[in-house]
Amino acid sequence: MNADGRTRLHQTPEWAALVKHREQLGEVRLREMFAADPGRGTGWTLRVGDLHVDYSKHLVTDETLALLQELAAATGVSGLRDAMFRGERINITEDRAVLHTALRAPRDAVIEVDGENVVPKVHAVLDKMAGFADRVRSGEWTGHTGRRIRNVVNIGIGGSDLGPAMAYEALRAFTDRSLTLRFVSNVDGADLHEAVRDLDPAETLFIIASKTFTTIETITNATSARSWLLDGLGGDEKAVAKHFVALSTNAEKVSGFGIDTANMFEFWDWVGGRYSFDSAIGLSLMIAIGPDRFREMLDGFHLVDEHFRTAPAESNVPLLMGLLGVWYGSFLGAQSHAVLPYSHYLSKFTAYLQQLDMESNGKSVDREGKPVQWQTGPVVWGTPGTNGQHAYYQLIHQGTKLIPADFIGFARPVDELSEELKAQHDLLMANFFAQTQALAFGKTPDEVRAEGVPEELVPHKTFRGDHPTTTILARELTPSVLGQLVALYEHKVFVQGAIWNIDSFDQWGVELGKVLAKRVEPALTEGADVPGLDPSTGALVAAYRELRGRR
Ligand SMILES: O=P(O)(O)OC[C@H]1O[C@](O)(CO)[C@@H](O)[C@@H]1O
Repeated sequence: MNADGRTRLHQTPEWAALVKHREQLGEVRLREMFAADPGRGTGWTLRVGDLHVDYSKHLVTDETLALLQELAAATGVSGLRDAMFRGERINITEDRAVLHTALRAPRDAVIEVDGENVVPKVHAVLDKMAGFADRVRSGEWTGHTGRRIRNVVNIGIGGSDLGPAMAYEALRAFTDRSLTLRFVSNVDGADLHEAVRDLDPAETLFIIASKTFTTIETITNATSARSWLLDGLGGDEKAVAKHFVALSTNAEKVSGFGIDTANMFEFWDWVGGRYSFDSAIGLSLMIAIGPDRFREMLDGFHLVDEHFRTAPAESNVPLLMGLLGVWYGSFLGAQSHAVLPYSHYLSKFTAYLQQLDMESNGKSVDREGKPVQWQTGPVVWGTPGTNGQHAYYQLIHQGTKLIPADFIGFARPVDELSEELKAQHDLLMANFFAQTQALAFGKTPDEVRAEGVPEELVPHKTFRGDHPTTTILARELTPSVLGQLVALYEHKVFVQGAIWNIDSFDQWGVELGKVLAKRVEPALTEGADVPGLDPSTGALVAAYRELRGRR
């Protein structure tokens, strides 16, 4: 019990029941569970939209799931969810509503923030984006010299980069192949250099994406991009208006930078950075895939929003995925969670989820500001599956760590592949299924012996199994399916934050480094004294100056 009379999470009877259940359950053997319930493979699956979700290979029983559902009920997950959808200020430390779900609501929906229906504003910006995207795609929008735009460079970082960059890769097969899209995020000058070195400034549009328009990496890169453009076009400042647009909530800073606010696409403080690529932040993506495909993606998001909002607890997929993560992290000691897409197009999906999940749930005080006494968000990691198989899967199969994993795969390759390349898809997916099978059921010592393996090698060739996985399978990776997948993970993260009683929508943990970087920079450039610099960092700064040829 807190001083304020609230029972804390780890003191609730529902938590205690799970701790006890964990002890009583002992070792969970998936082979035994499937033997006892052969229907598990077909019965333990759910459907949301186009996503077929199999959770049969998890280290849980019916009782585990029931107890987890009781924990969700006791911690008020559905109440917080409804408050989010209603536009209440559930981001308590920033006193903001959390309404990314309004970004994909249909035109006739009504969602109020402080008594104002925000849906018309959302659609007005989407319409403005669509008008602009069409003009760029058709060639009607030209650069300063009258040439058609052929290159689009998005400059942004974190949520203003990862979402559109990931979705552009994911939906490449739906993009206008005559346009080149690049994404610049790193303040390392090499990033911008490599992005523009083969581009013609007369044909290049820069999209400066920053919610706050104060992020130092983005503003620095945007300033350098402006110099590159003006150098290439003879220095006429008027060129900026035709080659720079901004995506932001901060009109004042945008115009202070020199971008006409007529060329600004707005969003609002109730859209978190890592939840923003379906807002104006998606403009580069919309230019690449066109407004209609973008709308299909938003409809995919909305479909899962509605599922999360209305589906009963037992068949609510984001709720279930969130609960399974709580089980592994808080009760079985898992520290990380792998997301392994078997699709080259999803090569940036896990990197995108890292921000979504780790910036949201990487917290160690609860909503009341008290230190948590339970594990919160996992380390999220992974790369496309077959590549991972030849790198780190060894550790998942035979290492000492418990690593729950999500396997994401598709039944059909994209249409534009040649017949020969399409035929490779079955091999890709054979690996997909084989891995989850091997992870779950392993290979017993007797099975190894039966292959004639010498006794001394048997332990080395034995696979314990019982590595839990969720399999998410869809027909093909379309804009709608991508929207569904992202919304699924957004709400999974929400569920976990709600149970752990943390604010999943702030990110104070990134502030300190930003402040210190500003303080340290003059020491690197001018050798200025940094008040309070610790001895270790001070010595490193001195070594840097020497190596850089500055004394
Ligand atoms: O869009 P902005 O304001 O430039 O911020 C970029 C990113 O920086 C952060 O604030 C911190 O990394 C993220 O939450 C955000 O997505």
